[in-house]
Amino acid sequence: MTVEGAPAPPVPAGGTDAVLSVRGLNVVYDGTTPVQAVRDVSFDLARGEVLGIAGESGCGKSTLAYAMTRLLKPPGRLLAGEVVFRPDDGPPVDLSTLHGEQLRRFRWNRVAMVFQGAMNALNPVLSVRRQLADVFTAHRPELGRREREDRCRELLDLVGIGPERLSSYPHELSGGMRQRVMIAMAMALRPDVIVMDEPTTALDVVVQRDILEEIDRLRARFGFAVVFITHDLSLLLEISDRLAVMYGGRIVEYGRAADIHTAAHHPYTVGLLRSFPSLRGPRTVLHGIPGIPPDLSRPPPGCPFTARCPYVFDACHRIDPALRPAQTGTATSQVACLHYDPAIRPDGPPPELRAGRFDPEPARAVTVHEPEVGPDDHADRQPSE
Ligand SMILES: Nc1ncnc2c1ncn2[C@@H]1O[C@H](COP(=O)(O)OP(=O)(O)OP(=O)(O)O)[C@@H](O)[C@H]1O
Repeated sequence: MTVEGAPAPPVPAGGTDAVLSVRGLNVVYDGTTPVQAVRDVSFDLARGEVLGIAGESGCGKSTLAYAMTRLLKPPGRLLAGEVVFRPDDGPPVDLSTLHGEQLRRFRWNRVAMVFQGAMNALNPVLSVRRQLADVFTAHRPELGRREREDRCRELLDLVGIGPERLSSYPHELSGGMRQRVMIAMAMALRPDVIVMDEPTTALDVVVQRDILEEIDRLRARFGFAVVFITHDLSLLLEISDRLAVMYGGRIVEYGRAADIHTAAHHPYTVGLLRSFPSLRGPRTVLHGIPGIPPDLSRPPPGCPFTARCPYVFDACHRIDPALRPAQTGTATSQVACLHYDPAIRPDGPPPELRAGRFDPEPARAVTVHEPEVGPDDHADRQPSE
């Protein structure tokens, strides 16, 4: 369900320095009850930055990753939106215009992807050497055998694996090593963007940290941008320049990671922040967010977070808020919450929310009195109203 009549999605920070621009992306999974997995998603990925995408399971993170790399398969279908890649050595490319061989080349050369559970995606009957070399054979046919071998060694070295492992088969490697091999493959052709969907979730914390440090080092050296997807917000706060928090298929908060860390705006982001232990900071009492995310085959009217939000008020049940600049806190953050809509809440959000506190007890939810609003006062009103 899209928010018809809503203003065009705002163009977040990033501007002309964006290597990838996503505008108004809507994805549906067709079926007897279609699932609208991604709704009106827009963002810019700046050159060399790490954009973290956070959110609970089922909020549309993977679908977004597939849609933005044109890897979506039926029953998934792009309903609307565009993804534009801006190389630094040529004109912008609208991804929807690429097909067949052009698209295949684009994926490895320009935007590479490391999938969820990618370490199990290596072919079990081929050696590491063969799998890395195959990337060069397919995309750099001009390279001779010796050069290919050198590149394979160099790649493994980049991800901290010795050349003797070139002869290994996947089952002879640890999970962390297999994941490093997958990252090496993604980097093989020096892409401008690497999309990583839960690349370290299956690994233990120490290996996870090693790999994240490796990714950061490589990014600093080669300058590629990273879209890093995980449900673990505390991890994203550490590694991301900017963050997009997804809920119910939409981005509900978007801004600099440091700003969101110190001043989260959306009640969902505040709740998420209180659900994860910090990787470094002091021990704190953790509070989960009661309830479950909405069923995207039957999205609720109004704001998708209504059923779980301690700050819900009448208008939230009717109006699906658009992402808009937050009127409090930092200038870069955007938030999809009616508490930040000056037409509805001229005094801004309640002080508890402003202070980034999340009350996990819905029974103690704050009472908010909303002003009378005329039917035409909000462009982001549901069409059924
Ligand atoms: N192939 C499919 N067919 C139908 N619905 C799907 C399909 N894949 C995903 N969905 C639905 O789309 C919604 C978004 O799923 P998606 O996997 O993108 O979320 P996610 O945030 O990445 O979750 P996770 O972290 O568990 O992968 C969910 O409601 C999911 O059930």
